[in-house]
Amino acid sequence: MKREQAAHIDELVRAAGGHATHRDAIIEASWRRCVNEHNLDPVVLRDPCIVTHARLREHQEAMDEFLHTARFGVETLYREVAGLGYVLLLTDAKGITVDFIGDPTFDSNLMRAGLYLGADWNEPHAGTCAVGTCIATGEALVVHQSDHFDATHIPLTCTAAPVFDPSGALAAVLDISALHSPQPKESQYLALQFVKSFAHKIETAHLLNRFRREWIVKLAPSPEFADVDPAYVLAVDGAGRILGFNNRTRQLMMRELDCRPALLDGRPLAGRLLSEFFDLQVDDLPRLIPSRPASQRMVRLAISGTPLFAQAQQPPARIAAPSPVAPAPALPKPLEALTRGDGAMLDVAARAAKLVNTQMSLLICGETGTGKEHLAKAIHAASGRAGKPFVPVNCAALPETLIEGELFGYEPGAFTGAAAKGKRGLVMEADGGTLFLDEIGDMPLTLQTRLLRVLAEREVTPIGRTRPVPVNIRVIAATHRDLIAEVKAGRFREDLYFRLSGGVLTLPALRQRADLDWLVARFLAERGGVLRVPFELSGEARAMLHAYAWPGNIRELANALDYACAVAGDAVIAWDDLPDRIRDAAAAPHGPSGAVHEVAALAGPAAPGGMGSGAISADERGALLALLAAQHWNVSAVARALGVDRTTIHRRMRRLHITSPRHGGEGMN
Ligand SMILES: Nc1ncnc2c1ncn2[C@@H]1O[C@H](COP(=O)(O)OP(=O)(O)OP(=O)(O)O)[C@@H](O)[C@H]1O
Repeated sequence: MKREQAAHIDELVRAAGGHATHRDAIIEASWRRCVNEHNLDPVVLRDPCIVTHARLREHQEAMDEFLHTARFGVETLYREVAGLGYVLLLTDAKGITVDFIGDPTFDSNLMRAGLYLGADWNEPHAGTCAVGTCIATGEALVVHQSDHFDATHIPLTCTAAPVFDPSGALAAVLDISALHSPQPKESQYLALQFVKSFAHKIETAHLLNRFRREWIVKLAPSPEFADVDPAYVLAVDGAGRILGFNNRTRQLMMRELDCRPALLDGRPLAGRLLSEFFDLQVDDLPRLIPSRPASQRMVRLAISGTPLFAQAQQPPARIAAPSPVAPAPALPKPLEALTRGDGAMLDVAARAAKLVNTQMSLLICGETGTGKEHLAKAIHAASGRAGKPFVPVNCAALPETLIEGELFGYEPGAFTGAAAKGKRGLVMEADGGTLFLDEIGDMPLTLQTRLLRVLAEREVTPIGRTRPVPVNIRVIAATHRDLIAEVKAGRFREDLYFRLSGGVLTLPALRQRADLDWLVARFLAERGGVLRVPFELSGEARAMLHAYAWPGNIRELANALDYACAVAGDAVIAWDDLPDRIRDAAAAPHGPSGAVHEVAALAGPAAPGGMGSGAISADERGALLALLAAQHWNVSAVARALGVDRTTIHRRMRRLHITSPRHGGEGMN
């Protein structure tokens, strides 16, 4: 043990024995807590406590939204102080360091001192320290050198300020620390102001982000600062209730209540009316918008009468619907090629066109095979990212044990069985381009949390690394599931749903689309080009395709036409060239398409086996009889309805032993 450490322990022991110290009151009180409440022995030197990677992640995930909002403030503060030798820590309300920025050259020294990601700085473990004592008191403070309780920490100087959430609860602690510093504690007072000021900025950014759809009221003691640097910020709903506030506003409101103790009735501040604290009703807020000079925007505190100058920010208006006469803007080619004339698809393409170059994550919904990946590729191709990779990931197909490494990558030797060279991960592969997360509804909950971080921070932490790597990706996710139902059932994270669903595009099922003929023509032209056959559909085959329900949507259509082109004897695809399931569905008595399919099947040429082999099915005969009766036994009309030649109908009638009543037949029996 060094001499200074021994002297420090001496002082602690004397203080514990009741001797006065020359320390600030907040430090002396903390020392007493350490001995009397936390049972810390001044003589014991403790190593810093760094939580496991998994626990760190749990702490980070619990405050994901906050970390995202705080990041800019944290980075800006670090840039300001890095040159002075400080590192920056952001801890949660339990004292775990959830964000950290420091000079990597000093990594091992910083880690030894506990200035690192995952370090636990709560007072009951770490003793008097800036973070722990800030948590215990709710006050910003400097814990300088031998102010620390634990003699291991006495080389450090640490300055911390609390960051409160919009309801006034402690959300985080912002801390700057240095391994070396001048001896006088006063050398850190400017740092204290700096940290307090950034804590205030982070708190306000969090408040504004959380309540961006509500009235925001900003107040300052002087008109000159009302619009520039308002000290007090609060969010108010349309009924004039206070929804949230920054800490300075909380203190201001508490002071008002102190002036009139009768109002201190134990109700929380959030939820009280604006008019309880200010001579202001919600209807007055529009006159406080910044187009009026700040000097005319004076409001008074309701109890003390103190004047303040306000600025009210209106909730954003709903985006007006485009005028019906405005011509529709031209679609980018890849999106234009998605449909020809289907209203729902045109709608999807037009909305996708507006979103192609935004940072927003998109969610594509639709039944299996409706073209979700096809649409995602079209959006990528239409965007500024077109030259960069489009990386598809099927979240349902990757085993849960592999998906984390596959997605986020890993360092060499990160776990048993890891590739020796490590892995970049699919997220990094998509850098600059688009990451397509198919079947996102099947992603395990633990990975949903990690993905949320990637989306929030735009950075990825490969397994085995502590430092995240920035990544520039556009995420498009797809699902055939009802994600809102999944959220309600607790299988999908609500915050991830909100982050992914910046723009939701829902594809229609093929059976609902009006452009089936166009799709068929496209597929036939493609296959015809390869096989050098000008394929076309016979009338009955077309009728069957129209009547079929297409549970597998466009994928099933493409496969059905592949099959039909392969088995067709010539360029005309007949009904019996179609796959069995389409013909079977057409023949089913209560199938999705009813009698027309049955008749369409009947109208076709003799099928090999089954209907065409001479065996007569009751459905087949009944369906044709019904159609003939409906057309008053006009064979030409039935042929026209089915798009076939009338001789085909006569041939069918003969095979099914149907004779027209005009010729003495039994008709409908
Ligand atoms: N508009 C389209 N034009 C031409 N082909 C399309 C179109 N939409 C989809 N396809 C084709 O249909 C098939 C299925 O499309 P895709 O894989 O995009 O569907 P999906 O909805 O993502 O399916 P799943 O839900 O099973 O993942 C693919 O072969 C695709 O090329």
